[in-house]
Amino acid sequence: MSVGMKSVTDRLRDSGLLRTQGLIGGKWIDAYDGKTLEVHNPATGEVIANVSCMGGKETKDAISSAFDAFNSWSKLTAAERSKGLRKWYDLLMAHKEELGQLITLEQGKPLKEAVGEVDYGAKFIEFYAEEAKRVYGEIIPATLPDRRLFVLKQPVGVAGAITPWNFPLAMITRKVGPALACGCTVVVKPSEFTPLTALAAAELALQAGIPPGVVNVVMGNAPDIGDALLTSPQVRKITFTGSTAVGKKLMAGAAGTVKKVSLELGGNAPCIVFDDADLNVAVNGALAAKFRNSGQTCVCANRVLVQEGIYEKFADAFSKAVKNLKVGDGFGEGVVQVETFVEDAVSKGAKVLLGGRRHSLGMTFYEPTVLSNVKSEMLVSREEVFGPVAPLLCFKTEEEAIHMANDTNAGLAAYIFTNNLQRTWRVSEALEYGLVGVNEGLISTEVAPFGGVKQSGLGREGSKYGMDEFLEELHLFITDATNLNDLLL
Ligand SMILES: NC(=O)c1ccc[n+]([C@@H]2O[C@H](COP(=O)([O-])OP(=O)(O)OC[C@H]3O[C@@H](n4cnc5c(N)ncnc54)[C@H](O)[C@@H]3O)[C@@H](O)[C@H]2O)c1
Ligand SMILES: O=CCCC(=O)O
Repeated sequence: MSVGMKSVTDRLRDSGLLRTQGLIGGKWIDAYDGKTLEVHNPATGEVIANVSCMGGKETKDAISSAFDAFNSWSKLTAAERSKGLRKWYDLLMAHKEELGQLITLEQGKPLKEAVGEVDYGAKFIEFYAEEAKRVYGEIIPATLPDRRLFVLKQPVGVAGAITPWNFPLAMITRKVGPALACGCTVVVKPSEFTPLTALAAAELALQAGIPPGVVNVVMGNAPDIGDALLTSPQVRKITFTGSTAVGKKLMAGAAGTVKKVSLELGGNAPCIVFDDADLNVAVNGALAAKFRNSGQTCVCANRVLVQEGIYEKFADAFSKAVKNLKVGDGFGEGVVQVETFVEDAVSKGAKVLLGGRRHSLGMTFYEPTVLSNVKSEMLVSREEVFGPVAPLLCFKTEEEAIHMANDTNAGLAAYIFTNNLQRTWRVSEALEYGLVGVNEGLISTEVAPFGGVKQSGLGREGSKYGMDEFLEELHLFITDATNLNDLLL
């Protein structure tokens, strides 16, 4: 174990944030059969911790705890729930550095980006602490004078939240924040690669006074945990972030008990650079959109489509910018690029402008790579690469760019770089995507809706729209009974 890692884990242990057991009904619990699973530092392969490896039985108990807690949590006033969330936010921020270190340790992203994720993740809790107080109903004009029609917003119930490894904190807070704000309780299943951040966040939720059973965490055997969540009639909502393949399975599984489902799935984001774009803005924007989190975000630019007039200039400037990225252990000084894995290989026919190999650091590192002469039919254009590979494709006309951009089953994020205002509207509206960044590569924020169309998912997270995913509308129909009695006499 490296000295740096030892002192980080010691400090985390001292602060009580290095939790290794699951959280059920406010108690830290081992797997019932005593099984554990190893959590590794992806930069070094070292074992950071052994955490409880849970399954269906523990999940059923977590669901029961969440179900019991729902009774009282949902009946609190919005202001009371808001206070709990605000306290949780304050604690997340007070422990920003330790949480950032934990994220770097188990996920591998550079410390600066990891601390940035804590900021980003905590903001969902802050935002929804505020939004809790704004769950308004409606009065519908009645069709008869002695009737009154109301719409009440009610929490959906127990929610199962299943999350991926690439944002170990933010993907959880983006679900748990609105769920708790609405009055729901949750069973969180973090990725087995990154459970420590989830457990630390749950510890802080307890410290914030969020009552036992409101937030539960189980991790271990994903299909068993998933099955228990899907088949339980007490779980009324499944909220998932992860791959499209797993999302489809969960959607099918949720049909058995007809649960409300929201899915944040994979993307295949086009980044379209038009001839009229500002070259520097386009290079910097594409760099940010492509290489954030080593290319491992669902909204990362997956294909860079460049118009023929600017193609050579862009390819040259972009390759130079990518060459300056530094690859290394996330705890390294000034590291801005850490790779954990690459799912796809360089396809035949494309020219390697930069990189194209595993990095000499070994482990999960891959050289930041730029490919030119890439075609739409190549695997690197069709699949979500989820790694630091930027394929450059050339197009002639706006229509061709739109066709190429939409020629995929995915529809999460898209980026366009142009200085033509009319084109901005035209292209944005023609793109089949849930998020469009114009002259901007970083578009995620807690205040705006995040989500995809087509096979990139269902529903929205973040913003006021994120609340709708955890609410049901109750239509309350009231008749003036006095009047009714008169009629019956
Ligand atoms: N749209 C978004 O907001 C968004 C955000 C982050 C990541 N993603 C996507 O997530 C993927 C990368 O994350 P990943 O590799 O962790 O995804 P993944 O689908 O492999 O795993 C996600 C989660 O699902 C769990 N899981 C796997 N099989 C399961 C099953 N049968 N039942 C229940 N749970 C199961 C995993 O243990 C993990 O917790 C990429 O495709 C990325 O685009 C999407
Ligand atoms: O990986 C996808 C989520 C990252 C984000 O919220 O921008």
